[in-house]
Amino acid sequence: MQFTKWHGLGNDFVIVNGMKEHIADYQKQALAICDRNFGIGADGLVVLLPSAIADFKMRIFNSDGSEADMCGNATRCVARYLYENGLINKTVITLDTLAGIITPELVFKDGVLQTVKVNMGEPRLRPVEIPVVGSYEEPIVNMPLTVEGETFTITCVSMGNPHCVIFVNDISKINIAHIGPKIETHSLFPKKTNVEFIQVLNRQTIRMRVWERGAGITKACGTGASAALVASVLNKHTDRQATVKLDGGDLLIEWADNNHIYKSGPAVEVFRGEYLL
Ligand SMILES: N[C@@H](CCC[C@H](N)C(=O)O)C(=O)O
Repeated sequence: MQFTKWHGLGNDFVIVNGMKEHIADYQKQALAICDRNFGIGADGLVVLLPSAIADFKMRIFNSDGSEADMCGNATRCVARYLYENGLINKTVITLDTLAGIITPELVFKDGVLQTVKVNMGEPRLRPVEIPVVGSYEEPIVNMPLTVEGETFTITCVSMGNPHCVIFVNDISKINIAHIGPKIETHSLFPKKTNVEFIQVLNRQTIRMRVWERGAGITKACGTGASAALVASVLNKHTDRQATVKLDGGDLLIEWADNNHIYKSGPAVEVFRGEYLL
């Protein structure tokens, strides 16, 4: 199977052209391919397929084999992959995902790619859309959640996939590997959740570390950074545009007046290869 390895700020993916390559069981192969010792190694497997409603369909599988609705960093990589491999000859591309149509744009200056700016769609705040268990009517903003005797205040945002955003005073003091999976699998979240820890640096800058559903600690999460900005605005910590500083680098996130989230950042091809299925 021909593949290409990409990353967006160190959040890495194996991209496969599913119109050429046949994978019998995506979930099983994602688990094997993403394994960092016995496979290629990645946070996720991305499969590109035809779509009746957009330029292409993008399916994303986490490294544990589970299918995710969306992946913000992968959308930037996919846009550049499609363009540079001649699969599309326009710079604004529509992707059909389980979270709806997502629109990345390759932004060039003097013929040189500057950034990939993605229209991530509208954040969803209704508890039923996150989803969370219980009869909550209002958005969950700054709500206490006690896990293993420690009380966090959580803000829940869906960017098509679930996010639980937690503001902390000192991010270096959080043991993400320990507490992340406890919140990911907490009974409040019937479909599990991604977990973002945020330290506000100023009104235009936040620091974020993430525990991803189905993948664990990753260097960056695009939907997570988008959810973090929304949560920061809802909690009155930042303006509607801010830089999110992740372990792998920076994303610029804006919550525009049309209620859509725009996310700008890099997409990098690392290598190409052939994997023995
Ligand atoms: N890294 C991604 C999100 C990937 C999916 C996530 N783990 C989930 O299960 O929802 C991003 O950049 O958004």
